[in-house]
Amino acid sequence: MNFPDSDTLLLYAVPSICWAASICWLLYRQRSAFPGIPGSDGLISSYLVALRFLRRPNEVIVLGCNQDRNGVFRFARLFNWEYVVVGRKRVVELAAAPSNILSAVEALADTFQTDYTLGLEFRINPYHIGMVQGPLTRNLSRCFPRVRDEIVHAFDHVLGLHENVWNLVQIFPASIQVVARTSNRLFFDLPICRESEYLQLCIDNAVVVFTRGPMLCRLPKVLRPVLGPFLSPRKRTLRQVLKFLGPLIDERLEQEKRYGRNWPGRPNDLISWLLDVSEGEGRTKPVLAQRVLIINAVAIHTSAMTLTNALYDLTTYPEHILPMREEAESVIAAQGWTKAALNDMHKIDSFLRESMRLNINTLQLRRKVVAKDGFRFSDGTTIPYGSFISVPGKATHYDPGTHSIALDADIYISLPNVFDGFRLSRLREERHGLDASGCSDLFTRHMISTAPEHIAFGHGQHACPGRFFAATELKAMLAHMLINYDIKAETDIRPPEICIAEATMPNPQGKIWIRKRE
Ligand code: HEM
Repeated sequence: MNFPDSDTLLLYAVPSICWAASICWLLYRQRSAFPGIPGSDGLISSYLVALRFLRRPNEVIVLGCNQDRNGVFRFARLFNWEYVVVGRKRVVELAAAPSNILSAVEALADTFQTDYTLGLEFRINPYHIGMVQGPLTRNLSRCFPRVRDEIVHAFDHVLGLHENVWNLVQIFPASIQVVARTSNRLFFDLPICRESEYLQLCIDNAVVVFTRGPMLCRLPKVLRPVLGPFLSPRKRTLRQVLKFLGPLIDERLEQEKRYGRNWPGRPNDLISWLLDVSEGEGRTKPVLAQRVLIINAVAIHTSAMTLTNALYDLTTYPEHILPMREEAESVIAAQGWTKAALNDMHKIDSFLRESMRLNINTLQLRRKVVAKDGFRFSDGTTIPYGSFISVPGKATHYDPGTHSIALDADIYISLPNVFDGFRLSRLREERHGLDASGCSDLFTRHMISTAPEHIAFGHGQHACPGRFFAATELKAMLAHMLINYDIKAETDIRPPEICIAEATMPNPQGKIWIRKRE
C-alpha cells in the first residue's frame, strides 16, 4: 500500500485543521438567544445542519419556517449563522434598510467571493449599479431595434435549425449563448457582440463567479487569499478581455480628452454609460474592462436561467402556447417590434412572472449586517453585527397566507404552488372596463414589479436594477420563439431543478424539441 508523503499530508492536514478550528470558534463565539432550527443546538448537530443545507437546503428552511411563521430563525452555515426572516412585515423592514446598516454588496461579496472573482472594485466602489439604474435603463427603448435584430440572429445561429424538422436542443447552454449575444448587442452593438472568443470569456467568467465563488466561500477565511487567485483566473480573463475592449476604451478616453465628455458621434453603449457615472480611478482601462465583465456576470446567467425555466414551463404546460402566440402575433401585427409593443403582451408578462415565482432561489434578499449595533426590527428584535440575514424564496412565493394579503383572486389563494401562467393576465381581463381605482393593483403585478410577496428580483433598496432590461429581453425572446418556432417537451417530466445551498437553477441537462414554423 502507498502511504501519502509528508508534503501531501501537510497539504490536506493544514486546511482541515484550519477549517475545523474556524467552525468551532465561530459557532461557539456566536451563540445567541435566537431559536435555531430544531435539533441544531449542539456544536456537532449545527455542523450537520450546515452540511445538510448544502445538499438539501429546502428541508432546512422548511424546518425553520414551520417553527415560527412570523419571526426570525437561524441555522448554522460552515462559518457563520444565517438568520432567516419570515413574514411580510419583517421583509418590508429588511428591504427598506439602508446600505450602511444592511449591505447587499457585502453579502454578494461573501457568497461569490467577489474580491477574488470580480476584483476589489466590485465591493469598494460598486458604481455599475448606478450605471444600470441610470444610463443603461434610460437607453432601452432607443437601443431596442439592435437588441431585436440580435435576438433573430442569435436564435438562428445558436439553434441552427433548417426547414421544419424537429431537433432536440439542450436548452440551458443554448439560452446562455443567445442571452450573451443579445445582452452584448445592447452593451456594444456590432461587431463585438458576435466575437465568439469575447463572448466565451464573459460566459466563462460568470461560471467562475457562480461556481468557484461559493466554493471559496466554503473554505476558512485564512485560506481564501492563498487559494483565491488559484481558483479564480480573474487576472488572466481581464488580460484576455482587454484584447477586445482595450483599443475601444483607449479610443473613447482619447476622444473625451480632445473634445469633452459629450463629443459628437459618441457611441451609445456600455463604455459611454460607464464613463457617464464614473470618476478618477473608475475611468481607467482595466477598471472599465473589469466592469464590463461584472455587468456580464450579473446579466447573463440570471436571464439565461429565467429563459430556460420559462421554456421548461411552457413545454410542461403547453396549453399556454397558443394563447400567447396569438397575443404576440396580433400585437406585432398592430405595432411592429418595438419596446412599447411588449407592454401590451400581458399573457407573456404574466407567464414569465409566474415562472419566476415558482422557480425561485432558496434564499433571496441576502444582506450582511454592517452596523456595529446590529440591525434592529421595529419590535426590538436585533440581528448582531457581522451576521447574514435573508428571506426564504419558496416559503415567500408559495405561501397562501401571504399571497392572500397581496392577491385576493381566489385561485391565487387556493393554489399557490400550482403553475398557472395566466393568473395575472386573467385578473386583468376580469377587471377590463373597471375604472382606474378598480385596476390600480394590477400595475403592481407586472413581471418587473417587486413586492414583499414577490422577490424574484429582490425588493426595496437593492431590487435588481437590471430587471427592466431583463424583462424587455426575455419578453422579446419568448414572443420571437412563439411566433417563429414550435416547441414540445422531450418527456412527461419537467427536468428537475438543482438546489445547492441558497441557489436554485434549472436543470442544465434538460432538452426540449424545437422546429422552425413554416
Ligand atoms: C431575469 C434576470 C435577472 C434576475 C432574476 C435578477 C435578479 C436579481 C436579484 C434577486 C438581485 C438582488 C436583489 C436584492 O437582493 O434585493 C439582483 C441584483 C442586481 N442585478 Fe439583477 N437579475 C437579473 C438580471 C439582471 C441584469 C440583466 C442586470 C444588468 C444589466 C442586473 C444587474 C443587477 C445589479 C447591478 C444588481 C445589484 C443591485 C444592488 O445591489 O443594489 N440584473 N438581481
